[in-house]
Amino acid sequence: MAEDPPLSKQELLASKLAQEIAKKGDEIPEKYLSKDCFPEAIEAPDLWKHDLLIDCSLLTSSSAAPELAKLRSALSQWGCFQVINHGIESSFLEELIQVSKQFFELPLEEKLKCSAPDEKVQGYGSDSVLFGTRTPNWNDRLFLSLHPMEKLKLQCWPQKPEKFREMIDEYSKKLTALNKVICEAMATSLEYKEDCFLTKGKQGPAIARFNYYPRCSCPERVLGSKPHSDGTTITYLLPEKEVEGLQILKDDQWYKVSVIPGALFINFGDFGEVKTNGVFKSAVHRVATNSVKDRISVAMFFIPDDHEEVGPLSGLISAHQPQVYNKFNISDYWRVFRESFKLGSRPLDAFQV
Ligand SMILES: O=C(O)CCC(=O)C(=O)O
Ligand SMILES: [Fe+2]
Repeated sequence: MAEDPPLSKQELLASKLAQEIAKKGDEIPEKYLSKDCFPEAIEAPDLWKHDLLIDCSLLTSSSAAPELAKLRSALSQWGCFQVINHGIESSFLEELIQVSKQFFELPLEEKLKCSAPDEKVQGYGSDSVLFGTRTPNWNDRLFLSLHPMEKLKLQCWPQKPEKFREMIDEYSKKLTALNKVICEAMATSLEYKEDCFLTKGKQGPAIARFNYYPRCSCPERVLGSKPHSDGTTITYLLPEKEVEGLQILKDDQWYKVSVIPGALFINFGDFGEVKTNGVFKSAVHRVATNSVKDRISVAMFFIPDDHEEVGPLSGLISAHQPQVYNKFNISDYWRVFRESFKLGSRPLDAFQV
């Protein structure tokens, strides 16, 4: 009997795309199903209205102290918050979500143009191709390096929708400016040098990740994204207004993140936790699926330079707060990160003193 010809790289990728699998019908392939149902998350609307809501306009005002104290408390206890009055117009954010949605609605052949065969990390695809996870996330993504210029892989940038490139360029500029304000406020709240979260006071590498989570007929056993912390200093997340899904973990309890129209969700990442010697937490989060609506989000990751050595800031080590993490190179971190992703473990555990 004649054997089937081997799949090309593009066909292999297409076979692992959640959106393509979802198109075939409601049944979720066995390998996406976890053995057990996930621990439930609770609603916490008051949390997002008060303790974890930061008004950016107050952070730089002459009476910033109470808002800075709130920021410090949010990051020390939860590792995340939502920010309002950040200066980016809601209409712009909504358009960015629409343009991202239009990208994922394009025919498969058009999207596959953004998955350069020699480039596994950047571009359109699925993390399961890169990491070979056993229970893949119910998620497709477009991953694009935005800064520095030498990391840009223009062959992975969508030509369609037409506005995509212009929008992402604009968003990157706006978030870079916001990131400076937030990073300086975080440093001030710790009574530390203003530029300690920036790379030598300059803009460090920035990466955008467009997430697409198809609706899923078995949300109790399928996650859009398994629990993880981000390999970033700080992450800015723009969720779709109508569809919730993001959840955060604190003291073994999962909490739903309420979507606040016009706000951005900000979480601290692993490099941030190390730099603050554990004073600020890298938030563990996951994304739930739902059986009603597809979901889009746009994440922007700010990370240290490739050649940077990351370790606790000396002023944050004391008799009261002994050193929690060893110094490490970014490349060592990514090696551990890849392994941890497969195992569902926390990369930072490998760097504890
Ligand atoms: O889609 C979300 O709400 C979260 C995405 C996320 O955690 C990530 O891209 O790292
Ligand atoms: Fe994340």
